[in-house]
Amino acid sequence: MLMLAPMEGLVDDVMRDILTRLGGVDVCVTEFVRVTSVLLPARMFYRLAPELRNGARTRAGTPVRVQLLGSDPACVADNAARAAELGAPAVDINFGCPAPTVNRHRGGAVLLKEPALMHDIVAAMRSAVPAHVPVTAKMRLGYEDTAHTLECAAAVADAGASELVVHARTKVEGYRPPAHWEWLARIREHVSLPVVANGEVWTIEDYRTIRSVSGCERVMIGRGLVAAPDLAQRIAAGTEGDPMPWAQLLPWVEDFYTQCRAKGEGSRYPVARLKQWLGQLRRTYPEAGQLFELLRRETDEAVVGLRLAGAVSAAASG
Ligand SMILES: Cc1cc2nc3c(=O)[nH]c(=O)nc-3n(C[C@H](O)[C@H](O)[C@H](O)COP(=O)(O)O)c2cc1C
Repeated sequence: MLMLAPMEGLVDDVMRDILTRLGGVDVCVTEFVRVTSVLLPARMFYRLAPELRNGARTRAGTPVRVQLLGSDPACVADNAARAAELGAPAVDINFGCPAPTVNRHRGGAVLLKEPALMHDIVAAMRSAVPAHVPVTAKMRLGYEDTAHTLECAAAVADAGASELVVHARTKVEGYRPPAHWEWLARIREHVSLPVVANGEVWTIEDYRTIRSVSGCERVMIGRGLVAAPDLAQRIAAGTEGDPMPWAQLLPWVEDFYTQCRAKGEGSRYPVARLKQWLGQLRRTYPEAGQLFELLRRETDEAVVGLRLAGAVSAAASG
């Protein structure tokens, strides 16, 4: 099973639509819905998970789980119940976000210092959400170090979670390579629930290695899929070989831009999103870097659209 990672500000419904239509993704998770002290109105869930209006599936039919971030067990539980009511096929809790503002409010990775609270949050979610809807969690190895890693994983498991995604790094390690895949095996051996391996999978080779090192059947990929959008499809097809050619990918980039424009969030928004994705695609495609340079100073939504269309037809004609 291959999961597309939740990534705030990067993997929204448009990116999920594109990546799941390209194929090979079995499950998506939304960006986190921040829970503080109130039961959020439905519109807050629909904003981050518009797929809830479509049976909680992307256009390609891939299920979309809703992720929550918060620290008050009763409040997280109420909002988890609401997410389930709105059709979320599973509700996930974020124990990994390193953002200082989030951590200051006792959310995300800072909770890895409080395994008993992690347990209470998951247990409260489990009792609030109907039995047929899985409650899942996503954690890092720890905050500063790995002293409590196994304790945290056990807390989540004992509270009744159905699955645990582990991003194999501590909070203080941020996103710096390497990820410690060997830790995933230790966690998997320590708890009885399925563990999903996550962190630093960029290629088919990485995918194979993380599975063999961790012993995990399930893998979650974030930046690697954004940078090489057909990676999941190639993994699913079991084919060797290079990423899809740039000329083949470009129409998808244009589709992405068109969908971002249609969101009606102002003219700067689609331009910023396009540049953001091109920035990630540079890792795989030098052509993305060239297009990024061409658009770098451009802020006009329509002009960017025309330049992009020009690049698509130039690439198509070889
Ligand atoms: C820009 C960005 C935003 C992220 N937002 C979230 C989030 O909302 N919830 C979450 O659980 N993890 C979030 N993460 C962590 C990813 O889900 C994932 O664990 C991490 O990127 C490691 O996987 P990767 O190496 O495959 O990218 C985010 C990561 C990045 C880079």
